[in-house]
Amino acid sequence: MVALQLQSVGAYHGRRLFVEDVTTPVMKSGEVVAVIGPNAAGKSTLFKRITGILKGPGQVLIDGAKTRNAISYMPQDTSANAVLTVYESILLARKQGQSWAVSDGDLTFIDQIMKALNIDAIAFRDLGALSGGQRQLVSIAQALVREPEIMLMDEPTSALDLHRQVEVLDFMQRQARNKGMIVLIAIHDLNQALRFADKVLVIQNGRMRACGAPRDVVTVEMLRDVYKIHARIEKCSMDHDHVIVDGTAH
Ligand SMILES: Nc1ncnc2c1ncn2[C@@H]1O[C@H](COP(=O)(O)OP(=O)(O)OP(=O)(O)O)[C@@H](O)[C@H]1O
Repeated sequence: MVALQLQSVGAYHGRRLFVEDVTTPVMKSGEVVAVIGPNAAGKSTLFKRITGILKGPGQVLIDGAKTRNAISYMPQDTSANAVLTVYESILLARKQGQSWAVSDGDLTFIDQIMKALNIDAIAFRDLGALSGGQRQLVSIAQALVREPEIMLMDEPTSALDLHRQVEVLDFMQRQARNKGMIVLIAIHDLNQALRFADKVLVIQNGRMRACGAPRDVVTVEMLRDVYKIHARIEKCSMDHDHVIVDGTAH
């Protein structure tokens, strides 16, 4: 069982603090946490601070991790200029930081992940010859084959069609539950966040505005104050909450 908590966490770009004083509740094994907020609010910056790419004050507390490299980070920019096939790039991601000997277990695991993400048919294509959505799916596979205990995904579904968005988010939710992973997903689609997240963390102007159950956090007031929109939250026939946007608020 792994647990993650941020205590007074900040993050610098150069000398300037772009994220400040983020203190979260404890995030636990099996949870999906949606990180939401407007453009330039600091979501990617926070992820880079959690992974250690950026420095800053405060503490990223990880408890109960079995491995030293417990975190896997999928960046927002998934463009690749390496001359590798899809399969090679995923195998390389799996073996990064480990011995280069490839076992049957490695190959079976990679096959499973590629099938689950529906990218087995493009295994031997060059990375440079993929569509934006295909590249994003490969990037998700690269992060997953490292078998992380904590997965940070920066807008993993932004280039995917609706079917693939639901498929991927549903798969990530099942991975979190079955493997006891904590999955943090930065996402702009609030309806997907409402549907798949156990907790929603809102970043506004580099600070955490709220973190808690989706229903408590994604409110009409929050949408007005943070996103400057007039909206309603209504249930669909499947009993999921949905944000219905009526217009912008100035
Ligand atoms: N490498 C960098 N150097 C300096 N400032 C940066 C750098 N990267 C990001 N920033 C600044 O940090 C702030 C937060 O950016 P960040 O990318 O974390 O936002 P975000 O919430 O992920 O936005 P988006 O939803 O648009 O992806 C912005 O003001 C941005 O201009």
